Amino acid sequence: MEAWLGLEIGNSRLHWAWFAGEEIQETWDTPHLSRLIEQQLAQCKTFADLPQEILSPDLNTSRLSPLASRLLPIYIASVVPSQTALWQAYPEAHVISLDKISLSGIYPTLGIDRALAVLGAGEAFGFPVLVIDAGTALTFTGADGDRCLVGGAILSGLSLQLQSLGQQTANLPSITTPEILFLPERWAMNTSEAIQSGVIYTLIASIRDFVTAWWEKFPDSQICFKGGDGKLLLEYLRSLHPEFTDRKIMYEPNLTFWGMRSYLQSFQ
Ligand SMILES: Nc1ncnc2c1ncn2[C@@H]1O[C@H](COP(=O)(O)OP(=O)(O)O)[C@@H](O)[C@H]1O
Ligand SMILES: CC(C)(COP(=O)(O)O)[C@@H](O)C(=O)NCCC(=O)O
Ligand SMILES: [K+]
Repeated sequence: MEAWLGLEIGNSRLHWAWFAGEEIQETWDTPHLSRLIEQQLAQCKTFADLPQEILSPDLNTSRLSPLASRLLPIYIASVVPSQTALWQAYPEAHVISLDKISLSGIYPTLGIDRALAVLGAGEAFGFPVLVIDAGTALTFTGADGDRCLVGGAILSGLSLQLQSLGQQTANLPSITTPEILFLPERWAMNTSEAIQSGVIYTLIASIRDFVTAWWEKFPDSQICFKGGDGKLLLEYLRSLHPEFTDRKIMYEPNLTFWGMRSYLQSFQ
């Protein structure tokens, strides 16, 4: 089975998957790369020449050692052009573009991450399907039973909402998501919890509204969360609205990588 890497470049960080053929072996996240690394990428002849920055400290690198003497192809789905540009120099970089994705009704500026995630979710669970990506931005992306894009919506993600309140006001602190340890009191009695309440209860209400509207259109459709805040938001959605617990709604972090796999299969 041939080894390859999937790289999803989001606005906050890089998401990696190491595949052996069609099977994901490991996934990890790393920060965006600095421009200083461009030269090193251009000169890569084997996997071992890749910058250490692209490996996670938790990664069991001994499992990767059989790959060290080869140059692995990297399939890239990016929504950050400056980060994509760094990889142009890497001899085995393949940037995935929207025109070869097997979904119809796509508009030209749709994010490739959204297209691949909805494709991956649909291939795994069937179409119609709705993906809720809780990343830097929070996006809803739906496709119908004919693999045709229904459309979606984009709003600021959890961290971005918290950060922008902190940055654009004089008296509000910037709260980070690791500080959110539990569902806040709705009627908060201190500033930090008031911000958390405002952002979280309105995010959950918006998500609930989109989910309900989707199921009115496609009652039996699977709904999948992904993204850095996906697990937390689904947990809060379920704890506030237990009726969603038994419905077809789940968290699956690898949807974009599944979409990449299906994209590659379409060329075989
Ligand atoms: N180490 C981390 N770095 C950045 N964001 C993180 C991290 N761990 C959790 N997150 C959460 O993930 C969200 C970003 O989601 P992610 O899917 O990584 O974004 P993107 O794909 O847009 O880069 C942030 O809102 C943050 O709350
Ligand atoms: C909406 C996004 C910014 C989400 O990116 P992310 O939060 O995952 O980094 C990205 O999918 C994008 O740049 N989309 C282009 C516009 C569109 O999808 O309509
Ligand atoms: K994303």
